[in-house]
Amino acid sequence: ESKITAGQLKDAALHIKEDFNNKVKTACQEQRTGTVGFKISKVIVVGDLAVGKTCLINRFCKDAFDKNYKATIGVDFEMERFEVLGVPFSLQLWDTAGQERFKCIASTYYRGAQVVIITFDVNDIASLGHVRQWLEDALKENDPTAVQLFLVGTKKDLSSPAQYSQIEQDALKLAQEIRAEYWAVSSLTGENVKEFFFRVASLAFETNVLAELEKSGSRQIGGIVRINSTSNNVYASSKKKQPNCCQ
Ligand SMILES: Nc1nc2c(ncn2[C@@H]2O[C@H](COP(=O)(O)OP(=O)(O)OP(=O)(O)O)[C@@H](O)[C@H]2O)c(=O)[nH]1
Ligand SMILES: [Mg+2]
Repeated sequence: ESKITAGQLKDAALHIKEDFNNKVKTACQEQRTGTVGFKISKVIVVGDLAVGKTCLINRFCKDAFDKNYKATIGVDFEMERFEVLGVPFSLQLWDTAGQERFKCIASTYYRGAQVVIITFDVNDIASLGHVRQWLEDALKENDPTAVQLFLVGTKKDLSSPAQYSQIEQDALKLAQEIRAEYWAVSSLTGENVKEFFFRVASLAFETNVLAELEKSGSRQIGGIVRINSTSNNVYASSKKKQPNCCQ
């Protein structure tokens, strides 16, 4: 289980937001997060074959790295439990196959994703070129306005700073166009892997809390109604005082 506090999000928030939404922080402090703590958010990881989707998930979930390539057949998934601002939160990480012949099976698992992570290899410009196709396939099965998008460049350890900064330009431009948050990682060294998944968990959590607050409107949700022995005689008969509308 990974614990995420407000300070930690700040470290990982390289791109868009600096810290958790104030409404969300307050709701967590006041334990008004409704059912968020009991829900599991679905995350799908897509991208070309052998770009490193499985390695990325394994580095985060198992802190392991395998240099041998074993193609994912269809899909795999891992559950990861977090605690965000003191509230339990779970991600279900779906690792899909990049190989063309498994795409058909894999795509049947795209539905219901809250987060879509599109991966490419920073050493392979062609894999970046295929990102839009992966996006289109993933969004066919989901509500495009509701999905949170990440563009992730993998195998950063294999590129020189000069090579990397060249592809980074294109990646950042594309990320902006498709409205994705961009990250570059290495599953071999572990660079940015934990930070990236903390970011995913935090943003998914935040979105869910905000949705929950919106849904409930002014209604108090998740607030605790305390019953203790002095507040009332809970064992006394409730029949004594029948409401009488005529008096
Ligand atoms: N140097 C380096 N190699 C990596 C990294 N990530 C993955 N690899 C290697 O790239 C190959 C493919 O990695 P996978 O994670 O299996 O790729 P995948 O995207 O899951 O492939 P499919 O399941 O076929 O779609 C393996 O040989 C990995 O060891 C990385 O960060 N650095
Ligand atoms: Mg795989």
